[in-house]
Amino acid sequence: SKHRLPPGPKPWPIIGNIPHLGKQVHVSLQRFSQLYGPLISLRLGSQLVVIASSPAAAAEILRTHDRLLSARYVATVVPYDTVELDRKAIVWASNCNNDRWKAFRAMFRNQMFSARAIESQAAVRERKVARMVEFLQGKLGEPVKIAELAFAAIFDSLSNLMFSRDCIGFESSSETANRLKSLIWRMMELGTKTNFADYFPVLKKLDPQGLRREMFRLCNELYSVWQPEVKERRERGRPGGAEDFLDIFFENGLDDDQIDWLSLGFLQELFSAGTDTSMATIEWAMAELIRNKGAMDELRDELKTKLSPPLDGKPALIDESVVAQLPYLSAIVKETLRLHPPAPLLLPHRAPETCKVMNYTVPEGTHIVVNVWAISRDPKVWEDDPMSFKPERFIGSSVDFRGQDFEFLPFSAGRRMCPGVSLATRQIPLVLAALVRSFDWSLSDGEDPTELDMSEKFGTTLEKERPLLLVPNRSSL
Ligand code: HEM
Repeated sequence: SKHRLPPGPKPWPIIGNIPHLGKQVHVSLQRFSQLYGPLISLRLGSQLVVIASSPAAAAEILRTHDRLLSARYVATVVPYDTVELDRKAIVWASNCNNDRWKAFRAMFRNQMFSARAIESQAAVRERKVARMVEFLQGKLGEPVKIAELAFAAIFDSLSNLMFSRDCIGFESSSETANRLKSLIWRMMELGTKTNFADYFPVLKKLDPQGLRREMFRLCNELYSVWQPEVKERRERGRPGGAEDFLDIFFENGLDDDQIDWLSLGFLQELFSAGTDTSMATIEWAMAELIRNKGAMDELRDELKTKLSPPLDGKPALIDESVVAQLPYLSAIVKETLRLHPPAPLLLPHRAPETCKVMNYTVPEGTHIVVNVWAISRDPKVWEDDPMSFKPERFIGSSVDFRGQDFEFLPFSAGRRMCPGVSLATRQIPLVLAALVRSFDWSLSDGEDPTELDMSEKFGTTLEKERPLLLVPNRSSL
């Protein structure tokens, strides 16, 4: 009893609890936590997984034992070994208690995502969003896939911060743009597929589903797109304009391998970590606004009062610093992140040695997960109608996503907390403000908004199962 594991459903021989997971893994894990408690364990094949599903259990992992448990569990689909990842990667660095990792995080904190840097990058994002509005003006009355639109806006804002140019564009007409887009989409898809090699280490080398091999091929293809960019900038210097992330990488002495090491360097990691998470938040927020007319009307009122009116029939440029001060919009973003956290189980952590958590034993090598999706819908934590979209709950509340409030952890907490939080929480409201201020939105086929299908597609990122199609109409504001 001194070495007891956290409780959980009885595993089957060999396959363990794999059949218990189902398709909606976050929901199954929530059900088990309701049956067995806030800290449970499952055996998936031969891999032990411990899941925290309450604010107290999350605080034990991300605060009390943060130093130890902030090691990363590296999914088998990542086609590189941990020694190389520890030298070069950030998201997939398996260990973060070393000077190299700390120096990278300091570079993020002090240079790329500092308050001053975020402020000075605002013009880049404002231009991108203005371009999005221009694109939509040519689509009045036509259905638009919100996720694709948000993907292009976010991806190109990031690519401008990284190396001062667009990569995709809203029209997606060039061959390279299309290739890049389909590569990234496919990588995102592969990253979220169930991989049996994760559960049975003997299969790791064999890669029976071919996921790791395909990821390696995609990484190489991506490398062939970005590597010339990095090489040219290294040789010729910046063409002009403001300092971008590539300059910061060069200044900090990163070599080409670290920046774009077979496309698992910083460029790819930042694009992957920053794009689909923000895209999913924008899609869920628009879906909630369409379904909840009261919230949409309140937001429209706020935007109408605080943002400049159109000039000669053209939407005025939206000022990010004004958007950042809008309380109702900020509450909408928080409420969306509460109900639809883009990373429902965060990214996987790992116990590098055996330890005790809440009086249970967590053996070395355990894969550790925090079910933030379950925590942020728990009626014991969110007493006021937790399943409903009510941005008002955040008005006048001090609960924030900065890693201090363990009932609300969309960006995690502790050492591994998302370093892009300040960027994401500037970018997402800006896109939403531009969409709602510039157009009236409706569903495409006379669908009843209150009946909108809100089913989720589980993966590393929690997306809407049925893509949201909305029609932009001339703004009546
Ligand atoms: C709504 C938007 C976003 C959400 C919800 C989000 C959430 C997260 C979460 C949950 C993690 C894992 C934390 C953990 O392991 O405990 C993470 C890690 C990370 N995020 Fe974000 N993120 C977002 C946007 C961004 C953006 C815009 C960037 C930068 C461009 C970014 C860069 C990263 C990086 C580099 C990591 C890895 C940190 C590490 O392992 O040390 N994220 N993010």
